[in-house]
Amino acid sequence: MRSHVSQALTHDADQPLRALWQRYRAYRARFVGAVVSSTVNKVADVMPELLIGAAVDVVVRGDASFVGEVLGVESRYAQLGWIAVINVVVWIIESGSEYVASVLWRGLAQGVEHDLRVEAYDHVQHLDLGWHESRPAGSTLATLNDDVNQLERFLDIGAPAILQTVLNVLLVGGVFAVASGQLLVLAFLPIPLIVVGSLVFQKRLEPLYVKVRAAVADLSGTLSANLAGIATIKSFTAEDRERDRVAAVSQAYRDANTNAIRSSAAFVPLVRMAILAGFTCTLLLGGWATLRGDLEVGLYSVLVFMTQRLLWPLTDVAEVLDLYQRGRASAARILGLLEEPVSVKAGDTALARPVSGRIELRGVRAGYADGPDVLHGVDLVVPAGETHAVVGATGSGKSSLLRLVLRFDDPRSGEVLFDGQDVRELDWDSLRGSMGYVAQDVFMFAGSIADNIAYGRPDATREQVRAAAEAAAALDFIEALPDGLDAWVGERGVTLSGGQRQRLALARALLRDPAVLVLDEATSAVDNETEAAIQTSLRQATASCTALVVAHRLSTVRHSHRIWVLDAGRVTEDGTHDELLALDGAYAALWRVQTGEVAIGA
Ligand SMILES: Nc1ncnc2c1ncn2[C@@H]1O[C@H](COP(=O)(O)OP(=O)(O)OP(=O)(O)O)[C@@H](O)[C@H]1O
Repeated sequence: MRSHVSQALTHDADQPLRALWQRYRAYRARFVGAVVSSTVNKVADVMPELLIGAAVDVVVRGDASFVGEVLGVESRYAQLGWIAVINVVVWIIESGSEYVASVLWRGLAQGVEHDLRVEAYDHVQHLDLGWHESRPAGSTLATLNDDVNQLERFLDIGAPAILQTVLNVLLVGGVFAVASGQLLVLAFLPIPLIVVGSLVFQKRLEPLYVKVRAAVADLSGTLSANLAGIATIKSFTAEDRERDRVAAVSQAYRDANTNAIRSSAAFVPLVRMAILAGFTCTLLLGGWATLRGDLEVGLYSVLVFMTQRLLWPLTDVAEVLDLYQRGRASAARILGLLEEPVSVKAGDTALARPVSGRIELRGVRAGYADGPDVLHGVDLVVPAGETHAVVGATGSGKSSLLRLVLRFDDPRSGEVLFDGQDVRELDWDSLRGSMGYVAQDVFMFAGSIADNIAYGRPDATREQVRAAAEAAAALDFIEALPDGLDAWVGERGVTLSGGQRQRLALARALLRDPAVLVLDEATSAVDNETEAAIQTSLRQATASCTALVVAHRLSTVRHSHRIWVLDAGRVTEDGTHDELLALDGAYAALWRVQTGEVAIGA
């Protein structure tokens, strides 16, 4: 069993970034490395200002200069030479640490981005089918894509910027503290204002960014649904209507962003006013103190530069705050996704091999979400090796029944048994691994036809793939394609007809040589002649396995060992084709209609 599915929830909704910190312990060493190199970089970055002050000090005070005293060098030329050498060394350290810090921060951001995306995707693919059906795929895509990217941006740009700002305040504060206590207070006066302002803005911004992320998900969901339904849009000439609908969702996203930007942008002027106050204080009061002879000229010049260095970067606080809030909202969404519970979890019992393939439903009641029951106490047995069919009117619950056999859903009551074991106790390999399933909507992956057929058995030989294609009556059309088995399907590949896709899906299921074949309208889209060919092959293929077949076309299933007739979620008749005709019930009526239609059409 996969660990994170069952792991206890650690996410504190209010602290998504802290939750990430706890989740990704493996990155802590790299984080510490990044912090250390950023710190070295910041120290080296502040040094040139101090050196400028020292140089001014040398020129103004000569022998009594700070550098002269510390180094014990008398000549002003030599003192300036030393300052230049130190400056070069500092510059080299600054550049080197900048490089290391940037590589480490980016590596950290990319690493977390990658791990989080893969982990979230893996979790998503284990979530119940019902969960996927209840929300637009585009919204999940937005979280896996946009939200993960947003978080990466915060880790790459926002986190180092926060660290730089804090270090800046500490280092410059240290210099001021040594130079002049009074100026320290004055230059730092704006900082509490900025901190309080930041907190207020953060509170205001948080809900705004939650709205932005929700709007992105909405937009993504609408776009992907529309692209999937493009043929329907065109056929109903609904392009204008859909453009307006997308425009409305996009406008909602724009509005959400505008609100957030308006609030975060209002922060910048506030910070600037505070900065102006601090800078003016240092400029005037420091200058007066220097004129009075209370402050060295060199130190005064250092303090003026330092005030600039301290305060101007604070204008970026708004941007950093913005990144931080966006990052938090995204992290919350990703963690929320990771914490979606999986209710259909694999059991840990493995079936003894070879699996015989007996299927039994006992008193099965089932339905979707909070909706009414769609199956009302179904009892059904498919002995190992037999082929059984489920027929009935549309909406009678046939596909829902197959979903329970594959355990896409669990019944509300009753049980589904496979080889005598409750399917809830079986591991996926024993249950789904024993089944070859052809769904109503056939899905083809981007890849060659051979890749698609071999999807459930990637190690199959070329010959096995050909044999499966032949058994599914697909080989003729495949060989007629320019590249045959190597023809590309899926995105930007050859477009297959519905019947061709169904045959590939059938070949894919047969290649697994499953103990049970589960076919949901697997041949509904092929013509009668092809269907007859498939039936002949299928009879051979199912001679050695169990098969559960759903079909509307009764000719498809007339040779089944047993046919189960479903009516509004209940089994109303069952027996062989001949028995059911003799019973003269719903099946017989349906048969007459269908054979009559054939007679009319002929
Ligand atoms: N994913 C789902 N979520 C909610 N309700 C569903 C879902 N799938 C099916 N249903 C409902 O369950 C009932 C049975 O549907 P089901 O697809 O099992 O019928 P069916 O006999 O296979 O129909 P058809 O022959 O048209 O494929 C229907 O009322 C349908 O609306």
